Amino acid sequence: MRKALKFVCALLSLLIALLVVSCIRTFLLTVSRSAAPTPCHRNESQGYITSEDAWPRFKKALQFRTVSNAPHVYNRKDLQEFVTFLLQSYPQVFQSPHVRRDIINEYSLLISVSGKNRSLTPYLLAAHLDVVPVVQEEWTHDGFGAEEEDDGSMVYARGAIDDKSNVIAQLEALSFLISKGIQPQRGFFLAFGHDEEVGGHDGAARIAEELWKRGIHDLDFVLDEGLTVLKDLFQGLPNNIAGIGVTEKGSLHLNLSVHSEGGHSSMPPKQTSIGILSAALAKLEANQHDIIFDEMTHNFVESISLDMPFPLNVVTSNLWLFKPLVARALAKGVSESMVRTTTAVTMFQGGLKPNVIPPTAWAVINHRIHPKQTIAEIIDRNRAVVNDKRVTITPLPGSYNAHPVSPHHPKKDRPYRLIRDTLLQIYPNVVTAPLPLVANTDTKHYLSFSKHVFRHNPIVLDVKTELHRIHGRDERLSKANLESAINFYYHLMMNADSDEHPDKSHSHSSEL
Ligand SMILES: N[C@@H](Cc1ccccc1)C(=O)O
Ligand SMILES: CCCCCC(=O)O
Ligand SMILES: [Zn+2]
Ligand SMILES: [Zn+2]
Repeated sequence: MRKALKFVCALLSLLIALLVVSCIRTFLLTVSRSAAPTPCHRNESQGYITSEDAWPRFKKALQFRTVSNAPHVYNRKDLQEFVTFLLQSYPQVFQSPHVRRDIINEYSLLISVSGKNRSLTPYLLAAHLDVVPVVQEEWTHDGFGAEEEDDGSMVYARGAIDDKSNVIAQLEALSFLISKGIQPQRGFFLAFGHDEEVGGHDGAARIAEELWKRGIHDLDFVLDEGLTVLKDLFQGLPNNIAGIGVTEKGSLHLNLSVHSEGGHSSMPPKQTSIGILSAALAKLEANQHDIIFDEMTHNFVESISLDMPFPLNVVTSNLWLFKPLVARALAKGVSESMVRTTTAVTMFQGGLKPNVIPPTAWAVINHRIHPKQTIAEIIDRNRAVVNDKRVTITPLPGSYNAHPVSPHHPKKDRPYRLIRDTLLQIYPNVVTAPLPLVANTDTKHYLSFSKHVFRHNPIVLDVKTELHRIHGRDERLSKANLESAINFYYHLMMNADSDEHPDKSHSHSSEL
């Protein structure tokens, strides 16, 4: 008994010692933290664009039903009308001598803006014209009505976030640039694909082919839709988090099917194909893939740790001691998709009639694969978890592993620094962080042009009230968000000109 007591006391005093060391370490880290340097921009007086003129154009854009249903299956009529609308809405852009526009594969739009300084490698901003379907009975607004809130501050429609806001914002920024008589030093492309939501094979893939054919084999950087500025990702965090997608997870569509004897439902087997398949799916949902806390997650947690309130700041800034605890916390809620391969049963079909034993049943699972895992690993583990020979597991075409990680040192890597600093110009108080995008984008078609590929949507979304609207019901965007997006792209177009040769004489003592 005495021995046990001594052991408990020793353990307790060790725990207390570790906690004291952690608190002291957090305190020292906090006081020694250099004040975040005001981002240095050579174009301070860039001006500001209001969204007054853009707002009606944005609302009109949202009313085109540019729905993609499956690869090569999309609303061609509305895509055609949407592109015609864009060409007619920005005459000063498409009449400019510095702008060339090409319709690619009938419905995609490639806008080439030539720069004054041909020696500068051009960059590419991507967005997409198509949207996912609307389940109207789930919505409280017409999914393509572009109805506004009473005070005109918000518009409801599919595509408001994903991704027509970026199509319009990029065009408005270019239009403003041209209206000021500015021809950029560094040329760039606006690449609007028309089937991103079904893999981009007809749109972005063909834009990439066109660029390659033209002899464009290098891009300074690529920026597409992606992570947004997130409000309240974690309770208690005073500042919003601007995730910059420096890679994106892989995507795997798996078909699970069961074929068994049919027959009269009055003489049923113990389990029909529907029952067998349902049990398999339940096992996969109950046995989620492993939590992976890699160096990117580690860096992310540390980058926000000192902004968190006590005791979260102590816990998150001492991962040497609290990593298992933080990993478990991250594996809940929205952040779960950052730390594991996700499993989403998205389709299920089976059964013919109430009195017929179903000979077949099938389902589709969508896995978004963590950058540290591969398609093969996921399939192997699924098979082990299901452990039922009656269930056939087949990968569907169009699956791919995670992307390479783009260089993302906030000072040394110029393209990352350019995007980060431009974000800080629009959102001065956010915490920027390099992260994997948990979804997928058209960037998969541009990876051979640059190692600097980023995924970010420059709008602020409240995690609790907005994220579920992406591909969900009542998608919406505020006027303030559209305005911020326009100004982000305009500042990016201006800042992209001045970073080619970092001005050595220009330095800040507190620079990172
Ligand atoms: N943006 C879409 C792209 C995609 C289409 C089809 C399959 C997988 C991904 C998504 O992330 O969902
Ligand atoms: C906002 C994130 C979007 C991810 C890519 C897509 O679904 O179009
Ligand atoms: Zn989407
Ligand atoms: Zn999208």
